[in-house]
Amino acid sequence: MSLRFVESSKLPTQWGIFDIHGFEDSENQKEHIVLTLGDVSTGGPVLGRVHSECLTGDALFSMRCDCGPQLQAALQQIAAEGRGALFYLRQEGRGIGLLNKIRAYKLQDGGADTVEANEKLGFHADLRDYSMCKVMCDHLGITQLKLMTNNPRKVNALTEHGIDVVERLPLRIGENPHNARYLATKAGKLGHLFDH
Ligand SMILES: Nc1nc2c(ncn2[C@@H]2O[C@H](COP(=O)(O)OP(=O)(O)OP(=O)(O)O)[C@@H](O)[C@H]2O)c(=O)[nH]1
Ligand SMILES: [Zn+2]
Repeated sequence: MSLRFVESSKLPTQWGIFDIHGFEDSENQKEHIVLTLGDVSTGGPVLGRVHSECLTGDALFSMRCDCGPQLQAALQQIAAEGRGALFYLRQEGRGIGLLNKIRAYKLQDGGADTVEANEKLGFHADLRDYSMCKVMCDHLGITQLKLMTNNPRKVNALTEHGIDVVERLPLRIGENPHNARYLATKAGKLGHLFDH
């Protein structure tokens, strides 16, 4: 694995003072981070969120998806528990990048669903890779995760990379009229479970 730890510092947020840990992938120059709160290296399973970058949802308040509310809810829940880790992976647009995601949005404006749009552009529906999480967990001393996600394929991928996901906690938040079709496609074609 070409990921290496670079540096850690404090990161005060509205939910508490987290530690931010920066990692760099020397193969593709991607910079990934983990926010941690409390002692994650001892004391049993860590409440975790593995979040893929969504500039439009995480930073620009887009209602086309549920990413922004999920990010905020995850940080809030980690703060409420007093201990946890948020992995922020720089794989925008399920791995196709920001500009291709805008191309995919344009196709969705014309009637395609999120999977069809990716395929029309010549991409697989989901190109994400979670292998870097193992290096990050090992560096931080995290051995077990209670993972906040609706995506069982993410749990399987992390497990295949040697991360012990002991529990999946649903993270159902941020539904609105603009993302109803998108969420339905995630459930129907990408295997997301929108249970409580
Ligand atoms: N290609 C593409 N990517 C999208 C689209 N909408 C959101 N994304 C990206 O999808 C990623 C988030 O994936 P989601 O499927 O929403 O959720 P997940 O991470 O699989 O599952 P959860 O853990 O339940 O949130 C981010 O990288 C977003 O940028 C879209 O229409 N097309
Ligand atoms: Zn999003």
